[in-house]
Amino acid sequence: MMAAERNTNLKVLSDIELEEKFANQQLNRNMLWRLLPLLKPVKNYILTAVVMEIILVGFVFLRPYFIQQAIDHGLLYQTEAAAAASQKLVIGIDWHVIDWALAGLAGMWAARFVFAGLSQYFSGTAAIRILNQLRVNLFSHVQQLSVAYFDRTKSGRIVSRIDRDIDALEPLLIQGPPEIFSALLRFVMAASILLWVSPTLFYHLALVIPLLILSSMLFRRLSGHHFARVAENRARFTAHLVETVAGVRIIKQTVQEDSNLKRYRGLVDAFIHSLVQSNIASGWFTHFTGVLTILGLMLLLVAGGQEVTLGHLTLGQFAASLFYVYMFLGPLQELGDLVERYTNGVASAQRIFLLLDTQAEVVDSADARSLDTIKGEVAFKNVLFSYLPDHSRPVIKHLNLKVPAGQVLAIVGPTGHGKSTLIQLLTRFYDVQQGQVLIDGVDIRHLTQRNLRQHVGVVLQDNVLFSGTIIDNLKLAKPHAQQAEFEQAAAELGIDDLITRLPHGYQTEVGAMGSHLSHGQRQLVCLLRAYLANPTILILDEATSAVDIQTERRIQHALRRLCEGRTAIIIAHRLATIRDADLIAVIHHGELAELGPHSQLIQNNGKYADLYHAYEAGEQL
Ligand SMILES: Nc1ncnc2c1ncn2[C@@H]1O[C@H](COP(=O)(O)OP(=O)(O)OP(=O)(O)O)[C@@H](O)[C@H]1O
Repeated sequence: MMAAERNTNLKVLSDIELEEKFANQQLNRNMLWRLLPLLKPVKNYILTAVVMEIILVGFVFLRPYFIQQAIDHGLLYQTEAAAAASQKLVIGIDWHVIDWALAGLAGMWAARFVFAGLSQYFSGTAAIRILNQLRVNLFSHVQQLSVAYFDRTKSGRIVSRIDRDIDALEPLLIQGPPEIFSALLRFVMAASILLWVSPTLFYHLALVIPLLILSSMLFRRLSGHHFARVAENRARFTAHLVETVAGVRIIKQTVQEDSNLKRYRGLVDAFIHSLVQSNIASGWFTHFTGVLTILGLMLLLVAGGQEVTLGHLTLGQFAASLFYVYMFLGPLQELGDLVERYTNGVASAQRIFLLLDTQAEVVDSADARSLDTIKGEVAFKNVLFSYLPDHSRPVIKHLNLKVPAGQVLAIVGPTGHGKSTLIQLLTRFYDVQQGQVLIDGVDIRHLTQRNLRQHVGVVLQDNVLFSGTIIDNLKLAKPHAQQAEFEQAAAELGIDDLITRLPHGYQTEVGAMGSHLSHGQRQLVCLLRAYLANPTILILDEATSAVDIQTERRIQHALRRLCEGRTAIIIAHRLATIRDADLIAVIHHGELAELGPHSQLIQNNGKYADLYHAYEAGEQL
């Protein structure tokens, strides 16, 4: 029920609205229970770290024992009778006991050093394993999400979650359990020993506990909301940074550096403001626990002094009690840090689960199947589609269009009228709201997305190459092919000389997003990649940017070769290049306005003829 509610909310609210909502609300206590299963794979490491902490605590408790032994037995006092007559006086030293106590203390310190190192090693290893696993899980989940999610979520917000929010979990998830356990153990042991040694001291100290519980509850109330807001504001400026890096050329071209910097500064200021607010709300707690510790010590000195004077405690027991009190109050002081860590980690966990809970909108149906081969007939049947969640203002309106297998269809129409949207529907980046998209008569929702995208290849305008060599990029289409196969394919497309002329031929590094190659070179490598993938249906979003006439010819030649023997759908911007297409579809306001070959549409003297004449006139200018 809860999961269902969560998912309904996710559908209705945008990512940013949801984060705002979370940033403004109290933290969800259940978050900790959702985090615990993550520890399962490393539970042995954490348990070992906990055991190390128990041993360390044991050593800590040996310290007052050695000191008490040194004082009560290492120092020689007057006889009982003399002590009864006057004050108890030290009259000598038993070096044997003192040496033994000092050796015990030194051995204990050495052992603590070793065990503290081991504890760090085990919790550190657990941290690396579990957080990296979480990173991989998030990454894999992000890859599965539908395109619509990326439409509404800034990439920097996702980066911030996989990076910063996971880091923020480390102190909570990994160092947290052994440290909390150790603090609790020290607290309970010190309290029990104090109660045993001197109930009066214990009762005096217990007075500070209610104050501490009340103050930590208040702290969580005050600071939880602030930590969430800090995390949210950090995500905002990270998102802006990522967008700036991606769009740096546009920013430079449009001379927007100053205003962009102003925006960034505004976001950083908002972050700092929330950080200051958060520090104001949470800074008092550590100091407050410090004051409580001093209060506890004062109570001890008053009550303890009285107990020694009354002869209820030996001097050694009193000195040892000072350590127990320290061990009793120490964990309370650490609590400030632990509660802060917990609250901060839960705020990040909430953001991580928000991402993990986001469901892909386009999913494979339970009975989705895979077709080994297809003929390549494509049909849009009464398709209605809107990008808006309430399905208002449709971009495609009851569109019917059929492309027989092996034919070339060119889609033309004014800008923003729905041409690219048709392609997004055919590749199932979005699902139609009404009607069907069919391949060989099969509704594409009945195919697995993987199978569909194996049969439908796409070469987009903004051709993307990944960092790596040309070969690395070609291997995306054909992972097991050897260089000779790539060379042969390039020769078939007539672009082999172009690649071999590059500084390192097929081993040339293409740079981030292919930035080391020219626009034309990038396009040709993408065409080669599509050729190697050998899809039955090929979609080409024709590039609008101008290339030199020679490259243009090469691209046209490669395109013709690429389209041979497959169904091709070309979104055409330069109408001269599509005159030979078997069919031309004119899309107008999301509807099919005209369909037919070039000559017929020119004869009809309708919308296509208008577009074509306008295009010709533009070319002649
Ligand atoms: N991801 C999206 N979210 C919301 N609206 C969108 C999205 N993508 C496109 N649109 C809108 O849908 C309409 C059709 O866009 P589409 O990209 O299909 O047009 P187009 O005909 O391919 O244009 P162009 O020739 O300029 O590429 C436009 O009004 C556009 O603003």
